[in-house]
Amino acid sequence: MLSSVPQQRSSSILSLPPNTISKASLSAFSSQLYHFNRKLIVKKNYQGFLINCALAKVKNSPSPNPDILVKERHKYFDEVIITVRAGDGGHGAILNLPSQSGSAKSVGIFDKARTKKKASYKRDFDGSLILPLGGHGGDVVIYADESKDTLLEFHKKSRYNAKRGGNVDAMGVFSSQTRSGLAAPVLRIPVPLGTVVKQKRGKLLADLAQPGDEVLVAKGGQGGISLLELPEHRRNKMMDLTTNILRDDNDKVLAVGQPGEEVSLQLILRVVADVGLVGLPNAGKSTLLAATTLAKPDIADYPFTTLMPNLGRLNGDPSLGAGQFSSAATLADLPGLIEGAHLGKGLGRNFLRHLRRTRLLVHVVDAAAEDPVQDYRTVKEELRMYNPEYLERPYIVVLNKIDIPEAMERLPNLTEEIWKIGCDVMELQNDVTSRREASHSTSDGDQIDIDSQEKKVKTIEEYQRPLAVIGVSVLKSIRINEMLKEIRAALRSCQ
Ligand SMILES: Nc1nc2c(ncn2[C@@H]2O[C@H](COP(=O)(O)OP(=O)(O)OP(=O)(O)O)[C@@H](O)[C@H]2O)c(=O)[nH]1
Repeated sequence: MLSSVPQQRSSSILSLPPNTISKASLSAFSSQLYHFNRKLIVKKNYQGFLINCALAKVKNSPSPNPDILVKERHKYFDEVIITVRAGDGGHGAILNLPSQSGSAKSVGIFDKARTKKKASYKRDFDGSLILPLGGHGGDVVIYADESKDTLLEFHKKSRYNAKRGGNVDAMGVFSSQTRSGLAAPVLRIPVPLGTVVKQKRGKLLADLAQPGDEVLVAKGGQGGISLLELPEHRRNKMMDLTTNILRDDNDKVLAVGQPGEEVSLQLILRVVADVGLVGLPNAGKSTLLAATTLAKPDIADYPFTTLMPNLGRLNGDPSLGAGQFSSAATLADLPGLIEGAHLGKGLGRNFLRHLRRTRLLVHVVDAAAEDPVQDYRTVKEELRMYNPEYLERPYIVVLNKIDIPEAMERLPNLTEEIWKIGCDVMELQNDVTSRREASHSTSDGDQIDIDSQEKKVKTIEEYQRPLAVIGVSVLKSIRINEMLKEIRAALRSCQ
């Protein structure tokens, strides 16, 4: 009976009389549905079981082969191409002077009235009549908005059009009441802080790193101008007074509003965060973020739950409204690195660049893993291969999951071993200074040699040691406050 349920349409509810199914068959069926990426919701009511096969979406189960994940669609969540089009200018109008309407052909009192009307027209400094213009088309501006975290919405909607300017609203007769067309509003598109805006395969337009940063990406079209249409015999006389006279039919094109600019843009998000959490998949980075901030990242016991950097703010408080964003520090949980991430394996490479704008790195290591020290080395090595500058950044090491007895037992040894990897900053500086001194006493040729020696690839042992190594359990809230204290202290030291 149960096997027929998958053929039910979405949102179908199946009622079964009591005692027709066992708990075991339900759980087997539920796991079957999981493979269909659907969740089974079972409620028991007085008539029996109510099975709601409402096709609630569940988290995609991961592929066991990390290589396959290289082709994950989500990999490009932080990069998107959009097309924006500014609004066209509104049209001007071809206007007649009131005398052309034929209503006042007589002389005397009407002529006087006409003369009065003429005098009330607005004129430019050179005496020519100011005729109404079509409204300016809406510009398109992209701006950094603190409340935005991802570029995902641009994957759903990739085309943005600003409104066109209003036309000159005139019934063919020019009067002092004739108004210009309304300018269209600027289309403002919010993006997360840290978004780089580039022309598609073109130059960099802006790096929107600070709140309030903005860039005009497409200019709205100019509104068309209005022209006066006059009979031949009046034209020459009027042309001495104003330039806005229709000379021949070719001039009519001037009344048409200009088209707005259309551009294709590449938006690239580089997370701006004070602290970057790095570590192998499953180390507990998302759990740490959830335990210390108000962020609600996806957490599961399979790798690559995190498909995009999650941001959390220390001291964040939703009740503070916009104030929640002005917290002491922002933490970014970056998707797990794996060996070969710098070559594009796993989800790594795309995310490694997000570390660029962090001040402090927090290495999260699963202390209950088979070889935590090797895991730590792998991550350091990946960082070094991608950008050695990342290893020069201050960092602390969090040995996580010490609620597991095995991890707790190993903690002292692990801490010691982690401390051993790297050297003191003083040692490093002395080394560089002594090399520089040596270079002064030698010829230019030697100088080049020593410079290249300095540039020679350093091993991870040659970079500085962590500022702190601390054992915690972010899941069971063991020593979280101590860890936060270390993070804050480290942040202060690298302000
Ligand atoms: N026992 C124990 N389990 C933990 C602890 N912290 C995290 N976990 C578990 O470890 C698993 C992975 O945690 P995540 O926070 O998703 O790990 P992650 O490093 O963000 O993983 P990716 O998203 O793959 O990068 C989950 O099942 C967590 O419940 C801890 O302190 N103790």
